[in-house]
Amino acid sequence: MPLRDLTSRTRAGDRLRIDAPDPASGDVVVTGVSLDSRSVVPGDLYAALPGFHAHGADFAADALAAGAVAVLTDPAGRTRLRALDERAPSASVVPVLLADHPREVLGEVAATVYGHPSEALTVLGVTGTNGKTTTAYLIESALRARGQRTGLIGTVETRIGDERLDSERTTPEATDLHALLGVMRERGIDACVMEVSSHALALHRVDGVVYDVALFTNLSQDHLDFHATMEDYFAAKASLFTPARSRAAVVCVDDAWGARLARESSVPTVTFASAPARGVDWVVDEGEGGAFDLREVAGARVVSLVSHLPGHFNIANTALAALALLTLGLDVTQVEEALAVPPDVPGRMEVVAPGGPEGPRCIVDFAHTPDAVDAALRALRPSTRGRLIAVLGAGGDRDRSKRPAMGAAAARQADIVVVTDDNPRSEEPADIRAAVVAGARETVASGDARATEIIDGGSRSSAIAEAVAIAVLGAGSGDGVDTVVVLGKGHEKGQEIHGVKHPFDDREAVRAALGAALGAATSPGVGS
Ligand SMILES: CC(=O)N[C@H]1[C@@H](OP(=O)(O)OP(=O)(O)OC[C@H]2O[C@@H](n3ccc(=O)[nH]c3=O)[C@H](O)[C@@H]2O)O[C@H](CO)[C@@H](O)[C@@H]1O[C@H](C)C(=O)N[C@@H](C)C(=O)N[C@H](CCC(=O)O)C(=O)O
Ligand SMILES: Nc1ncnc2c1ncn2[C@@H]1O[C@H](COP(=O)(O)OP(=O)(O)OP(=O)(O)O)[C@@H](O)[C@H]1O
Ligand SMILES: N[C@H](CCC[C@H](N)C(=O)O)C(=O)O
Ligand SMILES: [Mg+2]
Repeated sequence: MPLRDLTSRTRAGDRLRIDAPDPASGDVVVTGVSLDSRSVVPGDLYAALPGFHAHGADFAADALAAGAVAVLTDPAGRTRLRALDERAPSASVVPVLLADHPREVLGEVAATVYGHPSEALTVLGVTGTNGKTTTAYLIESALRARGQRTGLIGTVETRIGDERLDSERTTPEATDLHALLGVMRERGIDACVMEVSSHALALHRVDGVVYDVALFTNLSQDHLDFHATMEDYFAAKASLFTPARSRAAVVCVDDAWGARLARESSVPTVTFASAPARGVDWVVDEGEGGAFDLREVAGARVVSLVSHLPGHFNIANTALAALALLTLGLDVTQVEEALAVPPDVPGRMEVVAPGGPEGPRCIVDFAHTPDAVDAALRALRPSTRGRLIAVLGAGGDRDRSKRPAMGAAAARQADIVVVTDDNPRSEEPADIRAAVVAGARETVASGDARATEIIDGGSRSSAIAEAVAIAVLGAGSGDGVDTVVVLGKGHEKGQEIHGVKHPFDDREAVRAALGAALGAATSPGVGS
């Protein structure tokens, strides 16, 4: 169900009234807020925002026809509305609220219309380049294990108790966010865990929410199409760690950005590091098989935990979740018990085939930054007896500079790299693949790589088929079963090529490829 179909039914939105321009009519009662004319329902305030491509005021006629009762816009929008008045005089009867930068007031306006629902819930916000989804699921699963009614807002899905909706983006616009929190409040949700993207912080999508706990995972290259520099990207993330946006924070200081954030945070902040480091509050002592202790440096507390997901980085994600729960007031035993329940995180290190005598191990993961590609492949190396075969591409219409760096990271860590399409969006797929291949080949040529073979595998289904076939054919000839890891799309159910979204699921593609390759390998006549 589209989000707006659900949120437009909330009774929460009745808190804002505007004195009507025509004194003969009653107050204008605003019952909802929308910034997209296509999702306006009667009673909405339509936020006509200046965008990167268009001005929302150009769609005001549609919004009014759909029942918008007021408009929020900027001076340029008002000029456009006046032009509209001349063409459609009915437009002049709705009140127009003016702000120089309407996005900056929209969060507060939406919070007001829906009655500040975030104040009725415990709200946690996770930010960072990688690990937001995983950490949010860990916390949500732990709170549910404690018997709480939970909400989840993030890349994969939006959940209100047991109801699931597809997410349109990682962090919804303020209009949808406050409406969603209003629905959660109506349904008796206790706590909502959400991902807070840097786009959301820069575009004021979470204004009007003060998080009980803000969490930081890490920062590395991504989104340099949207943020001019890494410094700007950091500043967007850092704005979450201020009293206007959060009451307390947990920060992983494994990278220098985290250490800096901990110094600059202006809310009470707990820090941890995966290895002993100066001045941290908690430190990780790693054991065997994902078990680890989280030890308080200046105190006596020790939290004994297991990371249910592979990879050193998932120990960091689990530690972050544990410290957020402690910050919420749970005691050590409660945290240990709540995080002992294995979470179900779709498309993150998801095992599609476990590997064994019957075929290769196949894994689907959402790594789509250089750092995540590196981390995901490193995580799989110790448990890979044969070759580590990576399938990856890079998204179109997004940060171009990360493409060669992703290829380089794959070439450093994998034995065979099969480059393919991710979501090319409006770009030419072969051009994106060429940039990834170039980064990989350059790294091989420099001697700074492990991969001996870099293949341009073409379309995603043929690249997956090729990688799986290599692993199936190689079975028995090397040191053991190969691992095929398909990176970049994780839980995604579609692939956008030349602007058209086609159904595509890496997990299904892997199963199909395995079926075909194993069938071919066992059918009579093969190899004869
Ligand atoms: C860069 C960015 O975030 N852009 C967002 C921005 O788009 P824009 O300014 O280009 O919008 P525009 O096309 O110029 O339109 C101007 C206004 O007219 C409105 N409009 C437009 C057409 C129409 O028929 N009717 C109408 O009302 C639009 O809703 C908009 O408010 O405002 C739009 C309205 O809400 C957003 O949909 C859009 O997100 C786009 C789709 C997007 O792809 N965002 C991505 C990059 C994003 O936010 N990603 C992060 C993920 C990060 C992570 O996980 O690491 C996320 O949080 O999902
Ligand atoms: N703490 C971490 N450090 C480095 N890499 C990580 C970490 N956690 C997860 N990853 C890698 O990054 C990928 C994406 O993880 P996840 O979906 O949890 O991140 P995210 O921050 O929500 O990403 P997005 O911004 O795209 O929604 C994983 O599939 C994994 O390969
Ligand atoms: N939240 C991420 C998703 C990227 C997923 C990847 N499959 C791609 O299309 O680039 C982003 O907006 O950058
Ligand atoms: Mg995410």
